[in-house]
Amino acid sequence: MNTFIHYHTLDLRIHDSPSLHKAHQPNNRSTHFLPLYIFDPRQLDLSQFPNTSSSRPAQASTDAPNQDGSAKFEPRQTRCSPKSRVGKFHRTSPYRLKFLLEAVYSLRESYRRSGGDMLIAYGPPEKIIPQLIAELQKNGGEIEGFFAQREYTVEEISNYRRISDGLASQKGNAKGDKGVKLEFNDSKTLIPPGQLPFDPSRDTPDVYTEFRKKVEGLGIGLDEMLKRPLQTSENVDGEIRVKVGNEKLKPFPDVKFDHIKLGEGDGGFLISETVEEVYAKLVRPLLDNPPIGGWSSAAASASHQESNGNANGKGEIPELHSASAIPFEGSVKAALDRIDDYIGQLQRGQWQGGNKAKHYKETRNGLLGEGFSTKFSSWLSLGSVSPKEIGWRVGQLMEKEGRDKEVWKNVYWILFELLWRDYFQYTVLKTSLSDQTPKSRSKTTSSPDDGDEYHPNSSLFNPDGFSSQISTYPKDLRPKPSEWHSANLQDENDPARRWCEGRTGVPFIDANMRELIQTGWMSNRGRQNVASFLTKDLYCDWRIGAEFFEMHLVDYDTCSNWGNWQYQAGVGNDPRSSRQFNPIKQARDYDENNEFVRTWIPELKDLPKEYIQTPWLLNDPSKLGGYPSKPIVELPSWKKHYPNQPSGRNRYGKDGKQNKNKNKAKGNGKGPGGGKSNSKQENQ
Ligand SMILES: Cc1cc2nc3c(=O)[nH]c(=O)nc-3n(C[C@H](O)[C@H](O)[C@H](O)COP(=O)(O)OP(=O)(O)OC[C@H]3O[C@@H](n4cnc5c(N)ncnc54)[C@H](O)[C@@H]3O)c2cc1C
Repeated sequence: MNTFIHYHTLDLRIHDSPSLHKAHQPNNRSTHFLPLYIFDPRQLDLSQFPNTSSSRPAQASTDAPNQDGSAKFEPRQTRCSPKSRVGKFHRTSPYRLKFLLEAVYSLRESYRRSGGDMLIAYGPPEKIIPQLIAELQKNGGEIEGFFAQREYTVEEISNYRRISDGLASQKGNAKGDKGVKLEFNDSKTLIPPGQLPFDPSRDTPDVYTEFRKKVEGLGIGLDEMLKRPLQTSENVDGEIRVKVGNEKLKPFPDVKFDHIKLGEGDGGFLISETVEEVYAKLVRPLLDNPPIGGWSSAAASASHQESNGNANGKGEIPELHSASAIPFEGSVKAALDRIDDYIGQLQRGQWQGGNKAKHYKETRNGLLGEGFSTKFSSWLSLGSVSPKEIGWRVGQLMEKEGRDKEVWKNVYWILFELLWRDYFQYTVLKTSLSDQTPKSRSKTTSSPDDGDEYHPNSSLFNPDGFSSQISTYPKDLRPKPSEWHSANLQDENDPARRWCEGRTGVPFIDANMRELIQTGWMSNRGRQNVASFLTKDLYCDWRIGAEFFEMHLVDYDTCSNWGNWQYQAGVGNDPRSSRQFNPIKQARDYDENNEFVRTWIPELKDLPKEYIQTPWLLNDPSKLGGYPSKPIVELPSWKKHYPNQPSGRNRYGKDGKQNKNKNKAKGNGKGPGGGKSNSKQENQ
C-alpha cells in the first residue's frame, strides 16, 4: 500500500485540487488517497469530546503597548487558544461553526460518493498525524506524499511547523532522512505566488493600486492573469465527485483506527458521529458562555430547545436568521451553485445566468439581501471554493460581454475585489518575517521547518500593525497605542462594549453590529463604517473590533480581517488618508429609505422617517423603545447631514417628505452603488 495524504485545512474542496491532480497522474506511484481533516484545540474548545486535555485558558494579554506608545513584541507569544487575546472572545460563533461543519461533512460526502472517504479527527494535529503515518507505514506501507495548502499566517505556519517537528522526531523519520515531509500546494489565491511578476515575500507593494497594476500587467484575461483551474471534479446531476481526466478517485486505505495509539489528552477520530452530534459537542462551550452582545437569537433558541429535550437530543443545527444576507450552506455544492447563479455558465454554447455579476459594481455597496454582492467570501475563507474557479468564470463572462463596456466594467470589478483578497494574503506573507535579510526572505516559500524566520508575533496582530515594519511610514502618522481608550468590557457603559452590543445610539452603526451578531454577516460598507467609528470616533484599540469580527463573521479570514482592520484604523501599510467615515452621511447615501436600520433596530421602525438615522434630534426618549436617547459621541461634521439643515445635504423638507433628486445615492434601485467613501484611496 502506498498512500498519498492530503491534509485539508482551509481548502475544503475537491475541485481545483493540486493534490488530487498530482495523485492521479500516470507517473504517481500511490495506490491509495487519504484526505484528512482535524479539529484543532487551538481554534475550538474540544472539551466535550473524550480524551482531550481541557482547553488551555486564554493567555493574559502581555502585549500592551510600551510607555512610549510603541508596541511590545513578546517572544514567541502566539494566538494558540480558543479565546482571543485582547477581548477574550470566543474565536468562533455558532453560525461559523455551522458553516465549517457543513463544509467539512459535505466534503467527506463528496469523497464517499466518489468511492473514497475522508478521515476526520480532533486534537493537536502534531500528535495525530505522526501516529497516523506510523500506522500507515506498518507492514511495509509507504507514504507517496503528504501535502497541504500553503498558508501565510503565523498560526497556520506554526501548526505546519509543529507537524513537521513531530514527523522529524519520529523514529526512522529523522530530518535529513528520506522520511515523510510535509509539502505544499499554492492554491490559496487567485494569482499564485509563482505567477506574480515579483517575489511576494519581498516585493509586495505597500499600496494596493501598485500591486493591482503590476498584476494586471499580466493581461486581464483568460490564459493571461487568469489561469484555468485544475479539473479534479465533475458535477453529475448536481452531485460533486472526484474525477481527474479519466481517472476515478484512488481508494481510501484500509486503516485500523483502533490500532492508532494516541497519547492521553491527544484527541481521537470521528468515525460514526453525525454532523449534528459533532455540532452539539462543539457548540456547547460557546452557548454555556455567551459573549457580550450574546449569540444570534436563532442559534441560541435551537440549542435551548435541545437542552430542554424538545429536539432530537442529538443537537440541532440552527436555522439561519430570516433576514440573513447569506442564506447559504457551507457546502461546495452551495458555493458552485452560487457561482452559476451570480456569474453564470456556458451551457451548450449559451451563457446561462450571470445577471447579478453584470450589475456588481453598481450594487456592491448595498446592505440588504443576498443579491447586492457575490457573497463568495464565506466559502473562500474555508477554501470550499477556489478563487481560480471564480476568476476563470468571471474571465469567461468578461470575454463574452467584452463589447459592452459598462457590463464589462461591472463584471471586472469582481476581479478587482478578489485582488484585494490576494493583496492582503501577500502583505501578510511579506510582513510576517522577523528577519528582513534577503537570505531568510527567500526561504519563506520553502518548508516551514526551516527555522525561525517568521516573526514570532506577526505584526498583523500588533497594535501598530504593518506600519511598524515600514521604514517610509511618516513618523507623525504613526499611531500612538498609548493614547487609545483601553476597553473595560465588564463595564456596560464602556464605549467598546456599547459598540460591540450595537448600543452606541448611532442607528447606522448599531444596525450593522446587530446584523453581525444575529446573522454572522455584515456588508463591506457596514464593515468600513463600524471600523471607522470604533477607531476614529471612539478612539478604541482596533484589535477589539478585529477580534469581535473574528468571533462572529462567517467569512472570517485572518489576512482579510486583520488587514482590513489595520487599513481602516490607519495602522496598515497605506497611511495616506484618514479613512474616517461620517455615519450620518453614509446612512443618508446608502440607507436612503431607512430600510436597513428599520430591519435591525425595530425600536426605531415607527419613528418619523427623518429621525430614524438621528433619533436624538426628536428629543423624546419615550418614543425610542429603550434605544439610547443620545449618541455616544456627536461630531460637528455630522450636523450638516442632519434633517432640515440649510446646507442642502438634508433630503427631507419640514413636512418630513423626501426632497426629490437631492443627494440621491447612485445606483439602480437594487442597492446604492458608486463606491463612495470619504477616503481618497482606491475604494475597497
Ligand atoms: C473591517 C473589515 C473586516 C473585514 N473582514 C473580512 C474577513 O474576515 N473576511 C473576508 O473575506 N473579508 C473581510 N473584509 C472584506 C470585505 O468586507 C468582504 O470580503 C466582503 O464584504 C465579502 O462579501 P462578498 O463576498 O459579497 O464580497 P464581494 O463584494 O462580492 O467581493 C468579491 C470577493 O472579493 C474579496 N473582497 C472584497 N472586498 C475585499 C476587501 N476589502 N478585502 C479583501 N477581500 C475583499 C472577497 O473575497 C469577496 O468575496 C473585511 C472588510 C473590512 C472593512
